Amino acid sequence: MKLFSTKQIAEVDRFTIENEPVTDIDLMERAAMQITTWIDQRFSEENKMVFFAGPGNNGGDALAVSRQLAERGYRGAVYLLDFGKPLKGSPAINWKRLEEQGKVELHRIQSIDDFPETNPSDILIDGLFGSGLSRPLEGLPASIVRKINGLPNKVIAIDIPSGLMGEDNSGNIPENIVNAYFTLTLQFPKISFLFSENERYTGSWEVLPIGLHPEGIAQTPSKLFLVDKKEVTGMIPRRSRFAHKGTFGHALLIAGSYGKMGASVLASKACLRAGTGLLTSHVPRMGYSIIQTAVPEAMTSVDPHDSIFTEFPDLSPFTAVGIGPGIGVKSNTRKALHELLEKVQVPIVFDADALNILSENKEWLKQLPENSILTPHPGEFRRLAGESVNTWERIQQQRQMARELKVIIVLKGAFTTIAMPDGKLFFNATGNPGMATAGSGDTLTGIILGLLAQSLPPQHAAVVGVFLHGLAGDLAARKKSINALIASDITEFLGEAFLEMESVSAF
Ligand SMILES: NC(=O)C1=CN([C@@H]2O[C@H](COP(=O)(O)OP(=O)(O)OC[C@H]3O[C@@H](n4cnc5c(N)ncnc54)[C@H](OP(=O)(O)O)[C@@H]3O)[C@@H](O)[C@H]2O)[C@@H](O)CC1
Ligand SMILES: Nc1ncnc2c1ncn2[C@@H]1O[C@H](COP(=O)(O)OP(=O)(O)O)[C@@H](O)[C@H]1O
Ligand SMILES: [K+]
Repeated sequence: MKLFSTKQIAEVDRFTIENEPVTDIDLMERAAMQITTWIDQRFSEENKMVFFAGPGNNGGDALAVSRQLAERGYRGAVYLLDFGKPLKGSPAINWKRLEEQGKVELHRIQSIDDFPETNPSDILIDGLFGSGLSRPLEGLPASIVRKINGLPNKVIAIDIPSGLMGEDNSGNIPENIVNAYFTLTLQFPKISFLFSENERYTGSWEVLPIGLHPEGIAQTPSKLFLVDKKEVTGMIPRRSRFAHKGTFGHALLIAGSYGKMGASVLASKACLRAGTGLLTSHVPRMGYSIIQTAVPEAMTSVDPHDSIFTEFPDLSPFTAVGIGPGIGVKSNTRKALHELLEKVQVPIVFDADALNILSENKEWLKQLPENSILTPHPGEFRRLAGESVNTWERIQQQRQMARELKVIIVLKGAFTTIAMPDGKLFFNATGNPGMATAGSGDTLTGIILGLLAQSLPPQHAAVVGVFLHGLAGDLAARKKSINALIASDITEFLGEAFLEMESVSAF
């Protein structure tokens, strides 16, 4: 699914109005009805609804919702931000409709002294500013926002918490942004909602469809996407009835060292569960019996060194290589990694210590084979790409690096972002905080490697791998709880994740 900037959303709004066709006021009524229904399903008439309406269409939405809720028996009060200019267009029509209805108290805020007294049980609805915000809030609107944030009441934001920009908030004023309990956003998630630092403003959020025109959506270009299940399903290869294990490739995993053999075990199991035909796990000598016992399905290649990786096997049998979890950064390991960089001809995924070694030898980055997959967490990414002030800036760094090096960068987090060499960026929404646990990154490396080995194009392997990893984590959390989730659970539930994708041929 495409993600749009707030400017682009306004274009799709306009396209819908012209081509559906639907009048501006009817589209607003439709949006408002979605919000009204959502609120009515979760609250009762005992809660008074207190609306803060701004001068634009976001305020117009608030006015329409207040009227619709009043029709359903809710008590309501509207506080209109009044800069001394008359309302125009649909907001003006909605103000008039409220006056005619006569069920909602109507007030104006011309100075902060007009800010209302509220009861803690009142629900505050924030319709001050939405996607038309053009600069950080200051003056009267900022004072209203600070007052709202100082109250104990639940705040529901319409479309966007007022004061928050849809994309880049680098120059914004944090205390002048509404801290919502819940945000009801129209048709598309806004890009800034996907950044961890903005959760304090959005609270939980939900997308409410308002029927924007599919053609308008299709013809508005975007390089940003939210990974969706249907697309992922189409990327998972179906297995022929006549398949044999040679059909699904042979993965080489280089992981583990003394004290970190768990990384090898976790990644190996995940790789096998992702469907590789064959797996060879390359481990230091001391790891031999560990891996043979823990993962009998894997073949083992034994390093001449007792406790670290120093030499990789003949690469000719392998269809994909994964390297990094738990290998450490000792000098022999660094040398072997560099040699691998020069020799490898098949798709490859770099994780953890492999990335740390690359960070210390940045000139090697230019040698990365085209379409290599790098899977840093934010700390590893910082070491690779340098500091950034916020997520927006970090994803610009990520996109630029992916373009320059012609590689795929999977930046892990709550909404993992996947940057492609052509500038596209995918946000993944599966996964949960239970996955913030030791070794869950190792399972992701294993899954991506398993998919690469089966000849999924690297861009697909990255997207499918990240989506399935998160989905398996979500399914595991339902059975095991978010708190008790451990990395092996993710692998254990990978099968259920595949089943949910309904992609394996039931021939
Ligand atoms: N279009 C549609 O069909 C649909 C739209 N919908 C709804 O409309 C919302 C977008 O509406 P919108 O474009 O009118 O913008 P909105 O956020 O209300 O504010 C703009 C006003 O604020 C002003 N302003 C801006 N920044 C400011 C600041 N820092 N401080 C002070 N003033 C500031 C700005 O003035 P200016 O920048 O010109 O000075 C202008 O007057 C969207 O979020 C959704 O809720 C839905 O109903 C579905 C259909
Ligand atoms: N709050 C969260 N929501 C969704 N996914 C998460 C969350 N926290 C962590 N994850 C996922 O868990 C994995 C953690 O990887 P990583 O930090 O490398 O862990 P480790 O180094 O312990 O293996 C990543 O895939 C990340 O996207
Ligand atoms: K708002």
